Amino acid sequence: MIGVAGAGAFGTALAVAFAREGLPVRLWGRDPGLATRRESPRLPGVTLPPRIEVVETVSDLAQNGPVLLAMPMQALREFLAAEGQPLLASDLVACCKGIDLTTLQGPAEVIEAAGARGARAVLTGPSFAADIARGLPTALTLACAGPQAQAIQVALSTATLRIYRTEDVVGAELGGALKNVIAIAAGVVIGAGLGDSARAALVTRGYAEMGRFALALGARAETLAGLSGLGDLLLTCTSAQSRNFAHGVALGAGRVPPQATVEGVATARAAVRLAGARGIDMPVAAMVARLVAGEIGVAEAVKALMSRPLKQE
Ligand SMILES: NC(=O)C1=CN([C@@H]2O[C@H](COP(=O)(O)OP(=O)(O)OC[C@H]3O[C@@H](n4cnc5c(N)ncnc54)[C@H](OP(=O)(O)O)[C@@H]3O)[C@@H](O)[C@H]2O)C=CC1
Ligand SMILES: O=C(CO)COP(=O)(O)O
Repeated sequence: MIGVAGAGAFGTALAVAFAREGLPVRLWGRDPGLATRRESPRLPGVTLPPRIEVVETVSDLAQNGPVLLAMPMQALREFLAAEGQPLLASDLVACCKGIDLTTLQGPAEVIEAAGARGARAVLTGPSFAADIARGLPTALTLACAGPQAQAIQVALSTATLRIYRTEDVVGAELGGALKNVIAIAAGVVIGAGLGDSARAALVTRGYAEMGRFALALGARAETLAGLSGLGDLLLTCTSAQSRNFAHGVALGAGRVPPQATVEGVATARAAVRLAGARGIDMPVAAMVARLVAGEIGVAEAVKALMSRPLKQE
């Protein structure tokens, strides 16, 4: 049995993918109408197949199998504190991408701090919920340092979800978190009409600072070059489907961004704090943090990035 907590776009899409494979799935969301409506407003047009059992209480998810935590990063700590007690003996797999703004912890550390006794894993990598729900081929990374890693990898793999495994939890988490920050910046470039050349430069320099930051925090370089880093960066910086990219496009064009879960906003602030404390240079993230806070405008951000002291690549 696979349990999914959080019936937003990603949790719903994953539940649908598991059910399509014939796997027993239980889905819990805080939306009381889900059991009868059988459609998440966060993933419109996708009807839950009968095999997905929508459960009323979180404790119903704690069966013999992993439980996926599919809520926004800034909600994970609060969810575990308020509802997580029955899940603490299960293998927990965070599906969120970000850094907790209060504790500056990644998802696995947040799960550990909540008192989890099973695996503390992270599922990340380039994957839009809508693509997963449609059954399009997707490759993801399961990051887990515990002995349960391979069993979880096998349990979550389907004909359309190909799951790779790594023990580098910090690297996988930071790649997934930071790519959203760079995607906002890439969106700003496109929204402001600065062109594809500028976007390529921004994404490349963004990738350099992702690596600098992640390696300083203990990640492996090859993880940043994998699905959870470069793979997700490519997807998110080039697709209009991305909410982070769309947020940036709106900012760049001088429009009010659409209401959505945009993880890069909080992650930029958290990354700047962590980097500042360690003396790590993160010019793109710093600029995104100031832009989304409304402290500077696009023209000023571009000028600041372009006029930095010349250096070796
Ligand atoms: N969508 C995608 O394509 C992908 C998303 N992700 C990641 O998955 C995570 C979730 O994103 P996504 O599903 O898209 O977001 P959505 O905005 O679609 O849904 C978020 C869900 O989390 C629920 N939620 C919010 N706060 C809490 C809480 N405190 N307790 C319980 N549930 C809560 C929301 O409930 P309610 O509706 O009641 O507000 C909603 O169902 C993010 O970190 C994102 O980066 C990863 C890969 C792909
Ligand atoms: O993480 C994602 C794709 O891998 C989803 O990106 P957005 O949150 O920007 O929509």
